[in-house]
Amino acid sequence: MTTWLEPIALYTDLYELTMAQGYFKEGKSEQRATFDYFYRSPPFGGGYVVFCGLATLVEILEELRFDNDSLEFLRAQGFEDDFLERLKNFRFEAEVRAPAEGELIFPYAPALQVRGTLLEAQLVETLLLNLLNFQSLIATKAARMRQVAGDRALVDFGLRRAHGFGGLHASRAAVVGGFDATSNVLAGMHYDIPLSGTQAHAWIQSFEHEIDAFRAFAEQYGDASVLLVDTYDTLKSGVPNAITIARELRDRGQSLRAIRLDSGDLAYLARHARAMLDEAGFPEVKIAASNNLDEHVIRSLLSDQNAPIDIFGVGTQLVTAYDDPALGGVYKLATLDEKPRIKLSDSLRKMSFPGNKQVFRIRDTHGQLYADAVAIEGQTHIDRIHHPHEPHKETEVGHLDQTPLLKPVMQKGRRIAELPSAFEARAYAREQLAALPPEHRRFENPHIYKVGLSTALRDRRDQAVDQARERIRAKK
Ligand SMILES: Nc1ncnc2c1ncn2[C@@H]1O[C@H](COP(=O)(O)OP(=O)(O)OP(=O)(O)O)[C@@H](O)[C@H]1O
Ligand SMILES: O=P(O)(O)OC[C@H]1O[C@H](OP(=O)(O)OP(=O)(O)O)[C@H](O)[C@@H]1O
Ligand SMILES: O=C(O)c1cccnc1
Repeated sequence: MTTWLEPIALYTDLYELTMAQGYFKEGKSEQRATFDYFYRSPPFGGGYVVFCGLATLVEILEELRFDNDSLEFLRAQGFEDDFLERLKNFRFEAEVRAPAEGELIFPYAPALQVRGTLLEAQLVETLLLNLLNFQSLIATKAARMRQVAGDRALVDFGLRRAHGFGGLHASRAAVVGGFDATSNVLAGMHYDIPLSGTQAHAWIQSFEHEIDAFRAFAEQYGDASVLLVDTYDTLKSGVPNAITIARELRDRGQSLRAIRLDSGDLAYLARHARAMLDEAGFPEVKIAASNNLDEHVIRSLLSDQNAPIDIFGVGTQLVTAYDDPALGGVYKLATLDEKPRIKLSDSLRKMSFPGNKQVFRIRDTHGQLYADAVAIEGQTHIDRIHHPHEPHKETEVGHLDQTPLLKPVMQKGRRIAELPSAFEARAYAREQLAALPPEHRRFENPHIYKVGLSTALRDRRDQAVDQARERIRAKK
């Protein structure tokens, strides 16, 4: 852990600590609680979210401590001695259940549960939301780019445009969503991501002539060289000079790896550059493109315009999730003291599902994802799912394959198995996306994936709503 985020226990909203002290004073802090993490609406107008950030969360939860500096700071904010004494001995000892990173998650189905004391489960809310919402958002954006890029290389160039230090986690999430490499050196070291890079316009500008800049770079970096060809005139100067360097490299038994286009009409330039490279006898030299790319531009370049681009460098749009910059995942109390709790709301959509639950992923007879059933814990097979907000919509699922999604990840505050690496999570996400029918994957008005309640959970929810309303009426 790097020093700028320490003490990490204070990387939270004040109200978590205010409530924690309150629970402590009320004698409630050691009651058993379950919180659910879920989101309500997929970003980018899409149909899914790639679950990401679990490994980062687990690593931090295992080490979560209030050290002397944090306790002194909290004392200065007015927190009281007896509570600070409790925090001094604080260790996260709860159970965490979740799917593997890279799993596809859908609206309203709990994607993670924390089961522990009310104090510990409440205290981690902000940290958990901060990590899971951001990484899942960026992994989802990356997955959309992977969807349209086929097997072409996707390289994350985003660090300079990222929201501060979030750039570190963005690079990790980009890989989980399907990226191949990053320019972010620290992310490469922390997460074992292959590094990739070319050179900036400054390098070219720092020489009298473009060809001198290319030659100097190629002499130092040989086979690894990618030359930026758009500083002066892409087709009249950049590409011809790159071809000269490719010849010089070939004479030395080496090969130019690629050229990079970074402005103008990328399809037009790629087509002409490809023809020039081929004609000069360099069909193996690849074409990389960058400049504010997103999934729509990449799709247009490849599908509509057939642009011969092999490598895409993507920055701003990826790491800032430019068109939908926050995932609204929430964390809601579902059970206290083994009793179901519900959050009422004027809107049925904002009500939570009470009690301890399991989510079943239901596949059709071809193994494709079909629906998710949110069930009461202990249910082993679901016959029918009910639309969470439209009482008359239901679907029979009893004949279909069902697997539980929430599996123990931490017990007594420790991970119970090694967590998958970013690249393992990427492979898993790829498998899941391949099993998601195209109608849920498409960008325009995707078909909504069914998430329903088991009959037992629906009944429990309705009962809890009636009881809560009864309590409100009785008080009036
Ligand atoms: N053939 C194409 N089809 C669709 N979009 C493209 C194509 N070529 C480039 N773009 C995209 O168009 C956007 C703007 O390109 P523009 O021509 O303004 O770039 P530019 O001239 O390099 O400007 P700047 O140098 O300020 O970045 C970029 O997001 C780029 O990715
Ligand atoms: O466009 P993005 O998707 O955000 O990708 C990152 C951008 O960062 C660089 O430009 P910048 O102008 O910062 O530096 P340069 O001199 O290397 O072009 C690079 O050339 C890309 O265009
Ligand atoms: O290596 C590159 O070409 C690169 C890295 C970061 C941002 N833009 C480009």
